[in-house]
Amino acid sequence: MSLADELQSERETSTGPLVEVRDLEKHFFEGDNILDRILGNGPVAIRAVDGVSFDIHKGETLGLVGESGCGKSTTGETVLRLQEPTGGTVRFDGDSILDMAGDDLLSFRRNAQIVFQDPYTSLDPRVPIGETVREALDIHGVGTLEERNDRVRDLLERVGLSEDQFDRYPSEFSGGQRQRIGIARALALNPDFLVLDEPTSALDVSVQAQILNLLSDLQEEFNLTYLLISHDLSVIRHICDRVAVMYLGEIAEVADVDTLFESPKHPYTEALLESVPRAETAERDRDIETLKGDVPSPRNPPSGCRFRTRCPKVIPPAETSIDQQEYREVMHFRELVEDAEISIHKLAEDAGLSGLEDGDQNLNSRETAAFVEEVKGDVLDTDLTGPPERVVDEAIGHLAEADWESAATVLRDEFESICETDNPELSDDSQPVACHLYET
Ligand SMILES: Nc1ncnc2c1ncn2[C@@H]1O[C@H](COP(=O)(O)OP(=O)(O)OP(=O)(O)O)[C@@H](O)[C@H]1O
Repeated sequence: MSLADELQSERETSTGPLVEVRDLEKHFFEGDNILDRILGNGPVAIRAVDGVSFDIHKGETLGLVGESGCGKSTTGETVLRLQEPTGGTVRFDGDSILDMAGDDLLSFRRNAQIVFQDPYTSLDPRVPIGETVREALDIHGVGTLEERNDRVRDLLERVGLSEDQFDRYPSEFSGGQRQRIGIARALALNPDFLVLDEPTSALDVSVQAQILNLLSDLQEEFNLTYLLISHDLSVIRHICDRVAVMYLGEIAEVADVDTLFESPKHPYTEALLESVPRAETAERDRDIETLKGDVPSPRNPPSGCRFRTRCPKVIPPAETSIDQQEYREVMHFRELVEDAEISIHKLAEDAGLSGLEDGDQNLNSRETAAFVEEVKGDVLDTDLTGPPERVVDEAIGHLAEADWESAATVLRDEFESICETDNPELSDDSQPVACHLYET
């Protein structure tokens, strides 16, 4: 029996999903040191992964996509228990990996491996690549040295290198070849499951497709299950069966790959798709709404729906008659008021008034009207009408008295959205989505 058969024959698998993730949390804590405790400062949670659930079925590739900082790598590493979760469960072939110890944990570590993004830093430059690929076999004490070396030579061939490159050093290989070495290393113990963390993003575009094709071939050959982490939608489309879209520590949407690209539901998914550069000129010229600004900090995520601060489809209160463009401007105005980021003094001066900053001046109605118009002209691009305009005017009237709190309250009472107050749950249907637009 070959070493590969020996490694394979140790397994019995069940019929359910290979990986089941439920409410997974990984919070990092900052400021949890002695000085902070003496000063009475509690630790601040960085909610890198904040209640994530998904399944990965045997033989499939689940993509995990989202912008940088959304928590993809932390999810991948926590699923492999390379990082300990702070909440939730992960089951591998039915067994909770968090309860594993001893031989069970050892067996899980053999079955679940990772391929890292950067083939340059993940290989030791002083070690011949054959020894690097063999390392996991050595650690787990599998077979004789001769058998282990044979397996490494075989793996080198299977990933598109040649067995006589066993004694070469990483510096003698190109980026694509080094990633092939990283893949051979991950396959050494004949695992069932691989986390592929941005496996092609450090490579030239010309070799990216070769590595993705290799991963597809190996998946078929070895019946592998993949979690593919990428911020690049073209990589996701090339190789994935299903996709989970992640935003700021949460899952926004899960769908089959074709459905996701053809009928995305979540405004974040739509925005991600829109931000992909277009090949066709007609498409390129389209007036598209792309993602603006950065992902907010997981130290202090927005209330309600986490995407709402960048969302083009925030839901206005039912009783407020306002279009989306106007609503977005008013929401921006609200943020400025709540953060006291409007220069009252300067705008008053621009309106021909003075001494307004500390609010101790009583303005007559003409002066108040001039100030209101000046502020609206500065912060709003569109002309409001009806009740929304009256509320905004009233709020600016409070600003003229430097009463930021009343201004914020008036605006909140009129314009507060369900997207601010309630965090939407991932729906339980064929295309799960976490967005109030799809709640009935
Ligand atoms: N060890 C850590 N300590 C504190 N914060 C961390 C730690 N690791 C990650 N984070 C933070 O958690 C958040 C999620 O990071 P993560 O690397 O998982 O995101 P990502 O989606 O994989 O992004 P990228 O593609 O840039 O790696 C980020 O804000 C990051 O700064």
